[in-house]
Amino acid sequence: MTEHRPADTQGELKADGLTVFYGQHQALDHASLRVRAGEIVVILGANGAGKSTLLQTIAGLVPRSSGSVRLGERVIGTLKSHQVVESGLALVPEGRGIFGELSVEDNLRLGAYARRARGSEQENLERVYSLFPRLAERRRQIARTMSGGEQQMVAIGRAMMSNPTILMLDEPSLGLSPLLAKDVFRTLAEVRKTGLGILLVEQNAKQSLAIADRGYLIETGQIVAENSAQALMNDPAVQRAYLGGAAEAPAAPTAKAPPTPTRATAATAQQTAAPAAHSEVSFAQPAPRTVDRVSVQQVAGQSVEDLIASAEARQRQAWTSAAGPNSDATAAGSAAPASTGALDDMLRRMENAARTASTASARPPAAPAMPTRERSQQATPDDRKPEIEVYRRPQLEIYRREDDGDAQGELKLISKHRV
Ligand SMILES: Nc1ncnc2c1ncn2[C@@H]1O[C@H](COP(=O)(O)OP(=O)(O)OP(=O)(O)O)[C@@H](O)[C@H]1O
Repeated sequence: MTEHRPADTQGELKADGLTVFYGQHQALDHASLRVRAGEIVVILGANGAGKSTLLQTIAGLVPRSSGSVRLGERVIGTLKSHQVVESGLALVPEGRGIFGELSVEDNLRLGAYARRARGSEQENLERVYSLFPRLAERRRQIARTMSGGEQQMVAIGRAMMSNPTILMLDEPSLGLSPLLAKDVFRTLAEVRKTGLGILLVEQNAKQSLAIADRGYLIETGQIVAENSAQALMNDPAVQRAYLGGAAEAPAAPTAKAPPTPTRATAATAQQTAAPAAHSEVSFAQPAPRTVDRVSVQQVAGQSVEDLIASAEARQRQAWTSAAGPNSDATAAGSAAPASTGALDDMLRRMENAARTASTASARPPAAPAMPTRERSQQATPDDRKPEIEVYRRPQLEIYRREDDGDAQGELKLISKHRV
């Protein structure tokens, strides 16, 4: 493999006190982190905790109200996003953002638009191909016809074509089978060897911590913990919250928690409540070992698109009635509300199917906006119903239960849809 020498091998990414508001909603609260060249750092947090916002703010895509970002000696927090790329920071966004109609190689070459990379385009391309031999074999293939894992490799490869010092990735394993996800993580470990620093947002805590050097926990926009990946992996609270130890989790906190937790209590709430937020369906009996796979269409009698459309309509209706007649939400959600009966019925059928077959489940968006901390306090880990996540913005998540010989099988998030 060609040894990659980024322009600034000493370049450490340092974000300090990043605060971000989306309108009234505070998505980041003085979040700070650092990533050194040659290390992998993972950010773990529940849905809506602010992980993507953190990456996008560092990349200059989301404006911040305070805080600073430096890459090496350079202040990059004041730069436009394309200038941030020029300075050596590349982001692989959630959903990859590759051009489906272009060939693999055309996608990769598009990544070399940065001035810092133009002179070394061919060299960088060879480097990407040596890291991802499968892309070399398929350089002429139209990108949309590649598998999910291969498309993720195209996205990572394209980011590497800008010759970055630091590579940021937003949920690179999203939607991939365990085998393909493993491939992607293995590849990231290889990328690290080339000297890049990698900042990773992941739902797959187990595999990401396994390759990471350090990790941060984020809750409601605050970094509540930082430690080595090994220490995080061995931390019982992290195990309960992120590594599938939900069964032994203590009861979720009750209304005793103060309304504005300190960082320490926020961390505790995160660690205790997250298992409930992440679990989908609790089973009265252990799930059968051998199960048939069930598609969403089979279970719900509707396509994923129809499911999303009715969930969005329902969310709009909930927002409209919660916000009152003169609010912005009312204006934004003025589309005709859908019948909620059909959706409820469908969700019941999905829940039943998930109980008996334990292969498919979907988590709907529901209910009007409520602060995430309130959600944590109300969560009950042994709730039999599919966990209803409450978002400030509607979101539907679709999960697949992996049948890997494990009695319970692991729930894998396969797609997320935001309105
Ligand atoms: N463009 C936006 N406008 C308004 N609110 C937003 C916007 N983007 C994110 N949010 C809100 O900010 C909060 C943090 O969102 P963010 O996407 O950063 O979380 P996350 O941790 O990446 O979640 P997930 O794991 O579900 O992707 C959430 O409450 C989200 O609803």
